Amino acid sequence: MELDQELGTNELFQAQCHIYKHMYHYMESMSLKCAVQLGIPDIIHKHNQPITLTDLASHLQVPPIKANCLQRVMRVLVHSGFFATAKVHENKEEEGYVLTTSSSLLLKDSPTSLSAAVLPFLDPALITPWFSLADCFHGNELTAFETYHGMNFWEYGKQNHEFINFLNEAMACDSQLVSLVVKDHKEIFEGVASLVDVGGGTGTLASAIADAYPHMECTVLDLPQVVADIQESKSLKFVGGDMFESVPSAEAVLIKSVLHNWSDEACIKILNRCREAIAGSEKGGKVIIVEMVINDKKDESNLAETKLFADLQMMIICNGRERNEQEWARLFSQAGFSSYKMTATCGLNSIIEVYP
Ligand SMILES: C[S@@+](CC[C@H](N)C(=O)[O-])C[C@H]1O[C@@H](n2cnc3c(N)ncnc32)[C@H](O)[C@@H]1O
Ligand SMILES: O=c1cc(-c2ccc(O)cc2)oc2c(O)c(O)ccc12
Repeated sequence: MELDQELGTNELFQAQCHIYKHMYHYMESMSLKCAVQLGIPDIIHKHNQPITLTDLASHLQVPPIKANCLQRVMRVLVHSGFFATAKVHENKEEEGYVLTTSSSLLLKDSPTSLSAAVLPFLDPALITPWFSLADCFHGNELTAFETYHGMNFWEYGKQNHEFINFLNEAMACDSQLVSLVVKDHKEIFEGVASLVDVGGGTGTLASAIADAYPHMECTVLDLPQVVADIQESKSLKFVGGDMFESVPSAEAVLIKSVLHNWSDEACIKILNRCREAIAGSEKGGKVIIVEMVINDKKDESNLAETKLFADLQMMIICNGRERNEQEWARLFSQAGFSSYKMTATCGLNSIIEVYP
């Protein structure tokens, strides 16, 4: 029997639409990237009222012949919730673009801006490996990144300092957003006398913690080339080193968005170094992990899907992974920890306190 007789044409056409939608879905990412490159959220924000297409095109110095292209990109971004439309004047029909919460998060000067994350995470260096995914399944390389670039992510980073700095900026703005929870979760940080942020990058999260808990001695451990030129302050020290070798001693170790870059074997080594770092603490010490926890059965659909995409990003780039609670629990036990508490969630990430 032919498919259309078996299923009905309506169902077949729905499936056709489903397939096309997903073939075209990268266009949403690319339209978002284009809007950030052009600085559209900031232009709308500065305009202080709904901005018409003509005004937007004029701000962008887009020639009239291309205004309709701009309108079509904006139409997709309105459809996907990055912008909305509203009447320019109460009693007139003319409409203009306004920000939504998502595009407010893309304003360059906002303290919680994710604007600096969009371009690095959509950089050709991270996207082109997708063209090698199928080949990677049959090749000797561990990741599609290596199949495409001919070297692994870490080697690529050593040879492309600008790209790594770009990525560090992206991580810093993700951390800035996460740092909003630092004050909300006093039970996690209060009473901790010293803390070392392992793979803490340029110190965004550690700096927010040092500001919120001035009596805490805070240190950031990262690769020597990452921390080399960073100015120390009285409340925040930077140490160049290798988390696989040793982690400076402290009462608490913080580790955010690092373990997802690594395989289970590598994570067990890192966690062992973290456990050793807190071993001298009179209070027993703890490791505070800020990472995603996959929970695709319980999470709301958008959240679940985003975590699954993040998992693929880690798989493609660096043989890392996002983990579910069971996978986290197995790692903790294999690294010699006795218990853990998954307390708070902050958007995509959860905070996991792990005890020796
Ligand atoms: C994805 S970034 C996370 C940065 C920061 N924790 C954040 O969330 O903003 C991973 C960090 O691990 C650092 N890193 C990688 N290998 C390392 C090593 N062997 N020792 C110390 N840090 C390392 C990288 O330089 C980078 O800053
Ligand atoms: O593309 C990414 C994304 C992340 C990421 C996203 C959202 C979060 O709340 C945390 C992290 O992390 C990455 C990363 O660690 C990396 O080395 C490369 C790419 C990405």
